Amino acid sequence: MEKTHLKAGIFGGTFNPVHIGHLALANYLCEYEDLDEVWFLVTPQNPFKKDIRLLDDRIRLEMVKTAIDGYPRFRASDFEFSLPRPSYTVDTLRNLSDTYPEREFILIIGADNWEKFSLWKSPEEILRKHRILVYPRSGYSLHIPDAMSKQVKAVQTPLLEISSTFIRKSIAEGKDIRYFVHPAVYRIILEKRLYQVNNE
Ligand SMILES: Nc1ncnc2c1ncn2[C@@H]1O[C@H](COP(=O)(O)OP(=O)(O)OP(=O)(O)O)[C@@H](O)[C@H]1O
Ligand SMILES: O=C(O)c1ccc[n+]([C@@H]2O[C@H](COP(=O)([O-])O)[C@@H](O)[C@H]2O)c1
Repeated sequence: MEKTHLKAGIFGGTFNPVHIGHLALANYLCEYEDLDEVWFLVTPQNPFKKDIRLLDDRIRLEMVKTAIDGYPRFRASDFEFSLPRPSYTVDTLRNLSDTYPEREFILIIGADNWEKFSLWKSPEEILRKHRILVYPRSGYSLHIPDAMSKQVKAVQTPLLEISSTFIRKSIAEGKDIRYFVHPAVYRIILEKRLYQVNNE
């Protein structure tokens, strides 16, 4: 009998901090795109953002963990913490597939990242081995070449255009952003006095 793999969506990001745009997107994909799980993979260092000063990995992970608590199909993952930096997705996917052979890992990326996908490390290997779901972001076109249409699917997710950059900037300006993040994340931001100074 053929083995059925669990379909796990990989949603990588710096999540500095995780916000309701991320959560609503992952929630939508679980419910409407037939994913069994979505893994929030907290990235220690995006290869395209090497110079950016980030909040500690553990605190970003803690915020993701607390935000997703209670929705059984979400997982917070520190898998990239023990891999070399910067975090190349092709290496992460290779390691994930070796470690969890019972899962099919499906990459979830936004149209912003899709535009630059050809510049990622070994994009052809990712395309050969994994399906990709690309969701729209405002200001970015979402074109899937015909030759990729078997592996790559454009999904029509609702757009909630909030960014972590906007949240960090707003906090540094003394604005109240409580409804842009999960209440538990808001509590951590207050308790630890995060993002009081905007380092971008
Ligand atoms: N509002 C949103 N809705 C859906 N996806 C989003 C949203 N904001 C970011 N993403 C996507 O989530 C992934 C991880 O995002 P990331 O942690 O970089 O968040 P961000 O808000 O874009 O952060 P920053 O402003 O710090 O660059 C990226 O692939 C990005 O496209
Ligand atoms: O592998 C690459 O070459 C590569 C280049 C740019 C971004 N990524 C990954 O894309 C994900 C989204 O990044 P970000 O910064 O937009 O949240 C994150 O997991 C990054 O590690 C990966």
